[in-house]
Amino acid sequence: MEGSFTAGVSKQQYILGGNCEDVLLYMGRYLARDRSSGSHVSLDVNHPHAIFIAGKRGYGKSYTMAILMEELMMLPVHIKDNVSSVVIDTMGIFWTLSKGNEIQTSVIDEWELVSRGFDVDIFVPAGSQRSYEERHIVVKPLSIPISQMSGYEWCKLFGMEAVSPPGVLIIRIIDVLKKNRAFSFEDILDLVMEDERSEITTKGAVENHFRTAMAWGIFAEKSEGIEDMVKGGSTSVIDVSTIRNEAVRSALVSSIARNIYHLRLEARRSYERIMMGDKDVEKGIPMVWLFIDEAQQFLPSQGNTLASDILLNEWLKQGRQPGLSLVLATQRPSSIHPDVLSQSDIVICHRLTSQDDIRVLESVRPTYMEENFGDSLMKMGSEKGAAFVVDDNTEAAHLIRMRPRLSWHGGDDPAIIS
Ligand SMILES: Nc1ncnc2c1ncn2[C@@H]1O[C@H](COP(=O)(O)OP(=O)(O)OP(=O)(O)O)[C@@H](O)[C@H]1O
Repeated sequence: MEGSFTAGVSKQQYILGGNCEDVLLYMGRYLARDRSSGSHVSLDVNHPHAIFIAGKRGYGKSYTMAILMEELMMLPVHIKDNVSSVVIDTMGIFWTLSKGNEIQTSVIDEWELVSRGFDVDIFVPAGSQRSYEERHIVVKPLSIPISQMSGYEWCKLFGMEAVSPPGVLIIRIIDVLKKNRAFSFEDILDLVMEDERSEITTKGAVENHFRTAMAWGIFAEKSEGIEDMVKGGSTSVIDVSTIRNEAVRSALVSSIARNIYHLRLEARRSYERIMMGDKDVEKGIPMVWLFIDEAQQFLPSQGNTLASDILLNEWLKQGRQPGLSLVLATQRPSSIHPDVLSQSDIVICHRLTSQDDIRVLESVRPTYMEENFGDSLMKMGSEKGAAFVVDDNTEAAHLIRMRPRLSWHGGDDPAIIS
């Protein structure tokens, strides 16, 4: 859709993702065949989106994700208050959003933009808070309540069969404890030791697993941080890069995604009540944008993780109704769950060269896209930040040059000579 651009000089702009001109994220400019920049391009985010970002290493995926985060933080205050962003940061690179981009000053000037930092909250597993503070990074602690995990989830986390003797013991004990609202690792260990139906070696194995889980510093009797994470206008970066075990990362993502989903269902019900004239209802949490870099870790093409169900079934397929947007990025479209591609309404594709990856994108090519993915990506060339965008909402595909970041990009490749 065409509209008028009001930031500075009035210029033509195109709107992707819908046709509302009031809640727009500025993305960049059309990239013409002769490499010149054309009309400005923005994304209508009045309604939720499922956005898939792909691209081989070093061509702009995390950069583009950060542009969307920046734009959400720059919405007018009265709009921004209805939205909150949560960023699952697998590489520990998004905490730099708080600092201005002092590296790419010339390109920022060319775009007539102004570098700036943003207010973001950084959450880390409660057990690693100290190591961040030693590096002078201000962070908030985050922990998952132990009681939120089912016995089956603990088994998956420990890589054991639910029907093995330790698995059977864990499931039985967690079932008993779940009758209390909150419980600690000590409560679990006490019940393990008291169990009369298990062998001593089984009890020893289960004890070892739970003692390892205690050392992860991520599970606690009471949750910490989750309620604080989704406030109107806030951006919360959840740094999971210090969690080495991928199953533990998935457990954390699952817990966050599940909590937000349920809080949003409640908020949605409150919204209906308020619309019906009920003045005494609490508004609940704002609409949420969840960003996940390296998303194949949580939604692999083969098998599943502890986060697969909630992300695929509740967020991706049903997220629109409760007002949840999901932005997933990967280097390898062929290694991510196929539902991610088929359910995303916007695909932003940076440079890709692997035939496998291009083939996977081609398999979901919409009918309105005349040219195949391979040819479109070839035309895009190797410019960093160039992207081929397919938008289901406007049923169109475009070549875009993403705007430069205003905040410091933490994902740059380290160089021997800086
Ligand atoms: N829109 C853009 N404008 C200017 N420079 C850009 C843009 N997008 C990317 N770049 C440049 O490309 C570099 C690589 O981008 P980015 O770190 O996002 O790659 P990536 O695809 O996320 O890589 P990885 O998979 O290794 O994380 C950035 O450091 C930046 O210098």
